[in-house]
Amino acid sequence: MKLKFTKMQGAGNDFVVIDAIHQQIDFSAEQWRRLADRRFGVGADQILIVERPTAPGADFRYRIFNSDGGEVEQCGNGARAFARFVSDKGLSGERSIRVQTMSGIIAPTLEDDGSVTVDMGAPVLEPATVPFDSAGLPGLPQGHDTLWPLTLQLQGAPLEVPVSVVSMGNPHAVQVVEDAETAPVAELGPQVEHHPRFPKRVNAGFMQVVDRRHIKLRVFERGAGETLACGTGACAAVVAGIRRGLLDSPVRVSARGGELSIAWAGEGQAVHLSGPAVTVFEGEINI
Ligand SMILES: N[C@H](CCC[C@H](N)C(=O)O)C(=O)O
Repeated sequence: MKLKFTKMQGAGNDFVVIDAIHQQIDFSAEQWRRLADRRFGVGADQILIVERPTAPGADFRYRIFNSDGGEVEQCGNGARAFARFVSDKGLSGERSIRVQTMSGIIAPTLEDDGSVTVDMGAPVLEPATVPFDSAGLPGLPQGHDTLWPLTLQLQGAPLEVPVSVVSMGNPHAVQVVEDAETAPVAELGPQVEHHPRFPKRVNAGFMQVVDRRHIKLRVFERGAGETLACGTGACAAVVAGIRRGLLDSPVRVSARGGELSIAWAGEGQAVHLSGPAVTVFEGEINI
């Protein structure tokens, strides 16, 4: 079939966005993978689907597929692109919309300066609900957080890595590193993503604390590999950093692909993610 799409990016995290209100789509995981493939398809970290809502109080439904073809609960950079898309396509005349996702309602708002701010809802901090299996593992308290020591391999030798576990609807394991640029993301990322204590796999964050209001962050994403930015990963890293007593809200997050800003007022409160949302090109593909 001929499929219309819009290619978008938010701080370098890139997306194929599809209007499934005016197009019938019912794809297999293999077709999503092909669409996201950077040689055989359009190429993207995630595919974002725009649908009419099924939940009360929502304006749209937002579905997310990683480039490995798997559907996931949340995508923060994608939420900004979603809001820009529905506005630019005339699907909504509102600056603030309520968007139904697999993990609840989020609320993006278009700002006057062209950026988008998203109420991402409150983080989930109970390890079992991330989900993370902490059975038999000695949690290490740090401030209001608990660090969980994962045993990984680095250059053939065992390495114990303490991680914070946080869900933004999707699971995150965040470790603090001295230098994000030189952190062994390619070697440790896949080991964290597939660690047996994360039954749904996990996004692996590598956070360098520059100062109490600024971090550098790299994320090896579940189902996509390292991306140039991860919105929910930025939320999770800042929540972990605040709970560990290392950061004060709001926090500037420098990702490889651009800058995000995260604000969080503490337990039970929503996390607010701000950043860019850019349309790169429009297209059609036979798929
Ligand atoms: N890889 C993530 C989904 C995309 C999240 C990321 N692109 C963001 O901006 O939040 C997961 O499997 O949970």
